[in-house]
Amino acid sequence: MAATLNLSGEWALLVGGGAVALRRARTLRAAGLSVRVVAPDILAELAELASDCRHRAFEPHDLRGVRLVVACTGSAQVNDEVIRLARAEGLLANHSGNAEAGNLRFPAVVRRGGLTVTVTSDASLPLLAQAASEKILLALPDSLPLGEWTAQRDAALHLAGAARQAALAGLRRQIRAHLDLPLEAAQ
Ligand SMILES: C[C@@]1(CC(=O)O)c2cc3[nH]c(cc4nc(cc5[nH]c(cc(n2)[C@H]1CCC(=O)O)[C@@](C)(CC(=O)O)[C@@H]5CCC(=O)O)C(CC(=O)O)=C4CCC(=O)O)c(CCC(=O)O)c3CC(=O)O
Ligand SMILES: NC(=O)C1=CN([C@@H]2O[C@H](COP(=O)(O)OP(=O)(O)OC[C@H]3O[C@@H](n4cnc5c(N)ncnc54)[C@H](O)[C@@H]3O)[C@@H](O)[C@H]2O)C=CC1
Repeated sequence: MAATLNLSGEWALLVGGGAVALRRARTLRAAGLSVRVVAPDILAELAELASDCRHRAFEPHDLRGVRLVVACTGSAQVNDEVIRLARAEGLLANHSGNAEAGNLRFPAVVRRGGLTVTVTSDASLPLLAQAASEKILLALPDSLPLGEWTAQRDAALHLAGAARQAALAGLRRQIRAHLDLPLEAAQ
């Protein structure tokens, strides 16, 4: 299921301190989470992003107080065990080496001007997801009059009944025309 999570203010645990952990730390920090890292070797850049660094192997009590866990060590056995414990605690859990083991996956993400494009290949080909997200961004117009459109939407939502429907239909037509789409959505 694709969804957007609001976990701002929560803690995340990264088990592993390499390149994948660094990528996840950036994503999690940008979403407002505090990050705890546990690993014998932690990249310096990652340590800077973390609020709590534990320079040793994972121990089960590292899970205390966190809402989300990423298992991204170089050891499949350690990752499996972290995910098993995290899921038993009802936490959101991402297994970097075996998507099926966790209950959370990370898509490819690109952002521009108020839009976030996320693409998943359902974990089958991350490089395709990454390339497709860039392609979708390129297919969008350079500038979108977002302020104008949201103002029109706000005005429409203050109307009732047929007037509201007509105002929203007009806005829908404008947006679709701006994106070079046919005026009616394909079924
Ligand atoms: C399930 C998922 C993870 C999740 O949810 O955690 C996953 C899983 C795995 N990735 C693997 C490999 C690589 N992944 C990348 C890159 C990215 N991987 C990303 C997402 C996801 N990767 C999720 C599914 C997304 C979807 O649905 O399509 C991107 C899009 C977003 C991000 O990671 O932020 C990011 C773009 C980077 C960017 O934007 O910069 C590269 C290239 C590189 O590193 O440069 C390689 C090496 C090349 C190759 O092997 O393809 C392996 C094998 C590991 C092993 O060898 O053991 C697994 C394990 C498996 O396949 O199960
Ligand atoms: N999801 C994705 O996009 C990708 C996932 N992967 C997966 O992620 C894993 C990690 O990849 P990298 O970051 O490149 O690996 P890496 O080798 O750079 O880092 C491994 C980290 O695990 C730590 N570690 C080892 N044993 C540990 C333990 N018992 N407890 C805590 N930490 C421990 C090490 O200290 C090191 O910091 C890979 O093994 C692979 O399965 C790899 C590439 C992309």
